[in-house]
Amino acid sequence: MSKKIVLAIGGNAIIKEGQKGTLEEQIQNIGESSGPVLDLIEEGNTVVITHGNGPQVGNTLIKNQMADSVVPAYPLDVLDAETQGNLGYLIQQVFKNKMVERNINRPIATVVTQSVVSKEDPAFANPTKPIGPFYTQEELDKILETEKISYVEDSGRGYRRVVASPKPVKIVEKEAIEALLDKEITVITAGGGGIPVTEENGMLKGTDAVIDKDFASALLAAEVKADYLFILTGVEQVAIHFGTPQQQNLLEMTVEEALRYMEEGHFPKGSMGPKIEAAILFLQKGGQNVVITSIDKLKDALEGKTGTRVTL
Ligand SMILES: Nc1ncnc2c1ncn2[C@@H]1O[C@H](COP(=O)(O)OP(=O)(O)O)[C@@H](O)[C@H]1O
Ligand SMILES: NC(=O)OP(=O)(O)O
Repeated sequence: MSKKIVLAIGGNAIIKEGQKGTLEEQIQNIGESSGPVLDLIEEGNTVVITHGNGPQVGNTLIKNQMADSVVPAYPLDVLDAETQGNLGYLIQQVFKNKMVERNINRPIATVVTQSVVSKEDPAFANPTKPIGPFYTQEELDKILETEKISYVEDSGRGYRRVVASPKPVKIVEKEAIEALLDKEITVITAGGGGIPVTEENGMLKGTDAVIDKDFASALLAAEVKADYLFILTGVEQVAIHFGTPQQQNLLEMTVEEALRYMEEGHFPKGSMGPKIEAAILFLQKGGQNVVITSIDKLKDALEGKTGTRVTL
């Protein structure tokens, strides 16, 4: 039977570790990721694609800063919008071409999406969202000589700049997205977690931050009553003692176990932590099925053979 499936794809799946993020690399990576998603579309499921923008929005910020003396730099909300347009374009073009090759006749479109955040969100005072390239200690030291940035060591992959990442509380374009889904259109939405905006007396205003796409995806998935939320990332399964000789991959964990592991420090704030919290959010908002896995394992994870399923 046809299902409504939200697929949250990490920005690090589109620019992979060690890559500079050239256009060719991103097109290639999207193409390589597309197969399992197209299988779901071909089987008649209604698919929502959300995507990260951490590497891309950080790179766009660097370009803006470097060119600021010639062309005025934009704040992060506008850069988030740029990455939604840029990545949405690439995803919908690559997918459309693959659909032509595979003779799948389903429309696909990108929705520029705003996510409302609270002005009072404590995240504004405590940046946690890694964006842009990974730096070695030497590269970081060089940057810090001229610029005061907040940074974090990101899961053994190097240092990254961090920015504020408030929680999304409302998806502004929800009704438009639902209208597209009702017509069985594959929708690319909430890119980069949505463009962060605050709302006052019904008026929206952009704010300088990068939302975590996993939270926005969980919120959206709950609001559109998705049957499944798949959080797709660089690992097949969530682990405890990740990256150590004691690493233990998990096929299933309850919310209670997840909270305990989080407390014990198994899920870092800038990487796996938000995915776990997002999975819990989806369940608490009435969602039934949420799995964290890698895109190449999507089919096996749908059949319960791999991935990490979080349950109430
Ligand atoms: N406990 C853990 N289990 C599995 N992966 C982990 C864990 N802790 C950190 N990670 C790392 O976090 C990464 C996912 O975070 P990140 O790359 O920031 O996400 P995204 O795919 O959304 O860009 C994984 O690929 C893995 O390298
Ligand atoms: N905005 C966001 O969550 O991006 P990543 O998935 O690339 O970290």
